[in-house]
Amino acid sequence: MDRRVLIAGVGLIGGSIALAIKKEHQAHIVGFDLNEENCKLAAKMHIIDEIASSLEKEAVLSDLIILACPVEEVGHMIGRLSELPLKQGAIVTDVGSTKEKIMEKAEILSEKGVTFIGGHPMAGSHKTGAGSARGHLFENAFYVLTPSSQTEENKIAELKSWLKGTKAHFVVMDPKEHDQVTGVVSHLPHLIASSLVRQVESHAQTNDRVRWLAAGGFRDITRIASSSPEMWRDIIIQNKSSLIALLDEWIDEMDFVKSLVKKGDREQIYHYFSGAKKFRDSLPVRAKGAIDAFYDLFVDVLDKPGVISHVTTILAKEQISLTNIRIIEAREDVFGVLRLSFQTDEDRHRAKACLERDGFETYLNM
Ligand SMILES: NC(=O)C1=CN([C@@H]2O[C@H](COP(=O)(O)OP(=O)(O)OC[C@H]3O[C@@H](n4cnc5c(N)ncnc54)[C@H](O)[C@@H]3O)[C@@H](O)[C@H]2O)C=CC1
Ligand SMILES: O=C(O)C(=O)Cc1ccc(O)cc1
Repeated sequence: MDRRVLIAGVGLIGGSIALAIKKEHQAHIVGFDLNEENCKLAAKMHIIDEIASSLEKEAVLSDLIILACPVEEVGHMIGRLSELPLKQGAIVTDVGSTKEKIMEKAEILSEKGVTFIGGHPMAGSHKTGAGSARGHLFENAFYVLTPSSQTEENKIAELKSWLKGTKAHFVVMDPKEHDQVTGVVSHLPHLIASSLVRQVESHAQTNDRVRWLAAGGFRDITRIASSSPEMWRDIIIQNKSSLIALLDEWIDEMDFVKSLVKKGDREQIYHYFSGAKKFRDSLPVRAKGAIDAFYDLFVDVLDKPGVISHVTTILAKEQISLTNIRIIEAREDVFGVLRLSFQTDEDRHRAKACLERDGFETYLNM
């Protein structure tokens, strides 16, 4: 008989994990979601094999339980699971963006002899729901695991084997350290992006041109502000202590930037930007992950009519599908002005080869 996997919260992440598991295992995947329409869509798309009638009824039959809803809900679900006679040897894991509070809550499971291993795949997007799920979403991305001190090594290996189809790189981390690091690279940037959008919105109320001109760089650095408000509310609540300290640092940094602007010292302003550029340019370029969720190719094109259709015709002839195409205005920022996105790295490399045969200059990285 197939082993049973329960996915609680069949959204972008839960759905993507279900698809990745299907690549490597013949398991029976059952979905549970408060949003009935979303669950039906997941079943229709064959992301899940069955819709659970209740969390409790399915949980007691499952070999693997993946909690993939917003992080406050993960805590509540752990409480519900702790009341149940779960299957001997079952593994419970989650995909939440915070880990410390979830691991504290999960002690209630460890006390009952149930294996809980915290998890956080460090890739995703601002999209939500089963309709956006992709089996390759986590390819090459880091996938943090936070086992408790009692977790047996063979259980960690078993979970990694379940998740093999994600093709992610697993890293074991301490939950507190996880929250501090994700606080600075993910949660604080989210607050900054949203606050920037709100500042622009308030200017747009008195001047229509603000809305028209909010393009290019502004859209790039604020993309994440279009993510699920519910998910981010929960993350901010759970990582409060790291974020308070980081916001204090941010306010000090902004005071410093303000003093730089006030002084108007050319050398100091240049030094500030060149220091930021140097560090950003030194960051490892991963093929994929939270920073770059799609396979992009940058193409240098001349600003003349018909150039986009020329590029897309070349790709169509080779039967390479695009997932997105965008003109980037800031030429200084990237080695090209047309950004093409593909679903796989193979498509991206095929596109690069055929465009170069046609005389285009292409670049893989920003
Ligand atoms: N969106 C992203 O890029 C990433 C998100 N995460 C984490 O993954 C988790 C899920 O996020 P997404 O899949 O992006 O969100 P999503 O909104 O696409 O999916 C969440 C699903 O959970 C369901 N849900 C909410 N409360 C529930 C409950 N009590 N019982 C059953 N279902 C419930 C919702 O109806 C929804 O379908 C969150 O904890 C988030 O922090 C982790 C990595 C990346
Ligand atoms: O959209 C993006 O670029 C992201 O950064 C997605 C993301 C959101 C939350 C996470 O915990 C991890 C990744």
